[in-house]
Amino acid sequence: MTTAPSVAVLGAGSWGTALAALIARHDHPVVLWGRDADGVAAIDQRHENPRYLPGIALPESLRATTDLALALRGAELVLVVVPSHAFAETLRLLAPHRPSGAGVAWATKGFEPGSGRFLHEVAADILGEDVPLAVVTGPSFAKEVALGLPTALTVHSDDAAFAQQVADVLHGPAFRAYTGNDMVGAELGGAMKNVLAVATGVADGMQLGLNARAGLITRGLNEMLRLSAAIGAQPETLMGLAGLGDLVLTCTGDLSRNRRLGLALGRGQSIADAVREIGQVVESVQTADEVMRQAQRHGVELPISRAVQAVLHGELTPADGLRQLLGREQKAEYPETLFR
Ligand SMILES: NC(=O)C1=CN([C@@H]2O[C@H](COP(=O)(O)OP(=O)(O)OC[C@H]3O[C@@H](n4cnc5c(N)ncnc54)[C@H](OP(=O)(O)O)[C@@H]3O)[C@@H](O)[C@H]2O)C=CC1
Ligand SMILES: O=C(CO)COP(=O)(O)O
Repeated sequence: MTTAPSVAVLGAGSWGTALAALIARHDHPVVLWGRDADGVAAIDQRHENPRYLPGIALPESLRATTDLALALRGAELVLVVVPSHAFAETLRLLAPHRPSGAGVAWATKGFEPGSGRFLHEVAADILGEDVPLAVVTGPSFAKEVALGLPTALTVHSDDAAFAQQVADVLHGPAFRAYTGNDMVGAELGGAMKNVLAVATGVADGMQLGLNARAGLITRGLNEMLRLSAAIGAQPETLMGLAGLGDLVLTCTGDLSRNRRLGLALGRGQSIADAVREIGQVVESVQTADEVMRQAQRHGVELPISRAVQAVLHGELTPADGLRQLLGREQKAEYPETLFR
């Protein structure tokens, strides 16, 4: 009989806490590491994360600590769930304490800010090529996972055995974990949907109607497919949970922080006020620049993502961004072949 692997989850925000709780409910030994002593104490002793998941009961078996070495002691699997701006820093902290043999997965969405590197490139650079790596992504609001509501996501890795190990830990009665081998496509989908969610949020904030929302989601998917084809990802990944699935969730669900940023901008609020009110990480603010950096590198035009970037930088008002998109030339829906 195999024993349940011990898991260290790094990052005690909404998603790290929800995933650690899920894993604990599946009877795996799990320790959650966070940097905020009060938040960690509340999780460890009161079984609640009052700042990020208020009012949701966490399993009593879930342990939390601010001591990274302690969290990683004996871990057979590490799951990193910090925002993308803290990803490299967290990997550098974890590297000296990682038990040999423990693979590293992450549920962070975005690129390395500034360099635009994919997170698997950052991880391989810091941890070395021999450490098994995996990305966990898909349509999954932390609050719903913490409440035990049904969810499906996907785990992509170049190492099929490691993808399976991560999926086995996550998979359970109300949680379906699929596997795949396309880390680039999985990371691209998770990053781009955050930018596209701002666009649909802006449209909804301006009360442009349901047709506009559906048009933006579909043309947003087209942007994902075109950039992923240029980068060499598998189109199926973008048509699946990591792409379309997460795009639909984030563009339509008001639990999305990126959509809520767009809604606020569309209603005329400033970015600074909106981000302050949301009070949690809003990845699109940095990811829009990195998506456009990738697009330029690969010579791909992404009008919706570019408009979001311009609005986030205050170069265009939401109304001007919309006018620019509507004023584009008429053309074929698929001028180039993507699927053959
Ligand atoms: N929430 C969700 O539904 C989902 C989120 N994700 C992704 O997961 C990632 C994490 O997001 P999420 O948990 O939602 O974010 P939250 O805003 O809920 O929490 C962020 C957490 O990261 C911590 N943190 C910030 N900077 C650092 C740092 N330098 N070192 C260590 N910890 C740090 C914060 O600590 P402190 O409180 O001390 O600032 C906090 O615990 C993002 O990339 C997001 O896109 C993916 C799927 C679903
Ligand atoms: O990634 C998410 C759902 O899959 C969460 O989206 P937000 O970061 O926009 O809240």
